[in-house]
Amino acid sequence: KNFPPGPRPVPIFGNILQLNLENPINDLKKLSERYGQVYSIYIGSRPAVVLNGLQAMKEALVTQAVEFAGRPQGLMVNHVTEGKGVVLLNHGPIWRDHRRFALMTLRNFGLGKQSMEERILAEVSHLTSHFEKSAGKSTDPQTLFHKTASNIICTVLFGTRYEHEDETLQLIIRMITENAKIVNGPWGMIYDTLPLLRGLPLPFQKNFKNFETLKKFAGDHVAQHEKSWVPGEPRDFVDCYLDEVEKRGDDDSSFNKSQLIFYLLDLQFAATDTTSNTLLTAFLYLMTHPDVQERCQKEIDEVLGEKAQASFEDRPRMPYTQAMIHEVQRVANTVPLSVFHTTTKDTQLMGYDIPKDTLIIPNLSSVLNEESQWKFPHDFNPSNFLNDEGEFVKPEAFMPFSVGPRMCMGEGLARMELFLILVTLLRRFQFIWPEDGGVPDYTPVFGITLTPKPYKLGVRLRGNQ
Ligand code: HEM
Repeated sequence: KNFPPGPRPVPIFGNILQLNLENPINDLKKLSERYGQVYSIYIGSRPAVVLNGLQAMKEALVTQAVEFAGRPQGLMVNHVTEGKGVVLLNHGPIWRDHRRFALMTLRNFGLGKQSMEERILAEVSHLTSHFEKSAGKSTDPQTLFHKTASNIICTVLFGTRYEHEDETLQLIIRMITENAKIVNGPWGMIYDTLPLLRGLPLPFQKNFKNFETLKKFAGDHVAQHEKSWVPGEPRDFVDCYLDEVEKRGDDDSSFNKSQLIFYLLDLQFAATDTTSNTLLTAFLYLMTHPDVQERCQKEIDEVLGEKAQASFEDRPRMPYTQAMIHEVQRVANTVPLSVFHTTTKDTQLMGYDIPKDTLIIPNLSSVLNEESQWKFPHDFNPSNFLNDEGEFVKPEAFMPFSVGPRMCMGEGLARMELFLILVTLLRRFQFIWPEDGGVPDYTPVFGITLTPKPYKLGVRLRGNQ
C-alpha cells in the first residue's frame, strides 16, 4: 500500500523479462518517464525501488542518510563474498569500523615514506614507457589502464607492484573484469531471481570459481606479511590491519584474518575496474575530440612549464583540464546503478511508503545525464563544468561516486590517479584515432562498471618533446 508505482510483475520472474538484461539503463529511463522519479520493479519476487534524478537521490541518500544506507543480503554478490569485506556489509558497527579504518589508513599513506602521489607517478612512468614504445603506431589499451590501476592499489595494499607482463597481474585483472560483468548481467539476475537454479553448473558459477583464485591471491599476500610484519612499523595496508587486529586483542571485534582477505579483495576490485574504465573512456573521447585534447595540452604546457612532473596541487591552475576530467567521468558513467542499497527502517520518500529492507537501486546514470541539470546533457563538452568566466564549477548533479554515508571510499585516490595520469600522458603524447580504427562506437558494455567497446589508441610523441 502506497508503495511506489511500477510495471505489473509476473509470477516468479517479476519484471526482469521486461528489461534488456544485457543493458537495462534505457529501459529504466523509459520507466522513469512513465512512473516518475521514484518507482518500483520486481526482481523475481523481490521488490526494488529505483531512484532517478538529483532530487530523489538527494532526498534518499543525503537527507535520509541512515534510512537508505543498508546493503542487500542474500544476493549472488553476498554469497561470493561470504558476507565479509566492506562494500556489501550491512549498515552497522562492523561496516562503520572498517570504513573508518580504511579511510584513515588510506589518508595516512599520503603522509608516509612514499606519498600516494609518488606511488601514482611511479606507476605512470611505466605507462609512459609503454606509450614511448608505441609512438608512431597504435596500441591496444584494453587492459593497459587496468594494469596501472591495479598496480597502484596493490602497492598500497601489499607493497607489491607487478610487471605488465606478469601472469598474476593478468590473471587477477581477468577475474575482476569477468566478475564485474557477471554480477549484474543476465546470469547474475537469473541467480538472484531463481534460487532453485543456484546449484546448477550454469555460467554464474564462474564468479565463485574466480573468487577462489582471488582469495588465494590475497591470502598468499597476507601469509607473507604475517611472516615479515614488525608491529608498529607498517609498510602497507595489510601491516596496518595486522596492527589493528593486535591492538584490539580478543575483544570479539570483527577485525580478523578472514575479514581482511575479503576487505583486500573489495578494495582491489573497487579500485581496479573503475578508474581503468574511466581512463578508457577518457582516451576514446580525447581521440575523437582533438579540439578538447589540444586545449588541455596548451593549458598543461603553460602551467607546468619546465617542471619535471605534474603534481595534484597544480589542478586549481588548470580549470579546463579539470573540466575535461569531470566531463569524462560524467559521460563514462562508470558505475551506472551504483552499488545497490537497502532501507534500514520503514520510511517515506517523495510521498511513498518504503518498508525496511527494501532493495534500492540508485540510478546514478539518470543524474549524470539529467536534462534539467546540465548545459549539454547528451554531448561530450567540458563546458558543462565551466562558468562564463572559464572557471571550473562542479554542479551538484556530478555524483559518479554516489553521495551519502556509503559514497565511494576511494574518491580521493581515484581523482588523484585520473589527474596525474591524464596530465602526464597528455603533456607528452598526442592521441589520434587510427585511420584503420573504423567508426568510433561510444556505446559501452554494461556491468557493475561500464566498459567502452575495444578500440585502438593511436600514439604520437608531441612536437614540443
Ligand atoms: C573513478 C573511480 C571510481 C568510481 C566512479 C567509484 C564509484 C563508486 C560508487 C558509485 C560506489 C557506490 C556508493 C554507494 O553505494 O552509494 C562506490 C563504493 C565504493 N568504492 Fe568506489 N569508485 C571509484 C574508485 C574507487 C577506488 C580507487 C577505491 C579504493 C580505494 C574505491 C573503493 C570503494 C569502496 C570500498 C566502496 C564501498 C563503500 C561502502 O560501502 O561504504 N572506489 N564507488
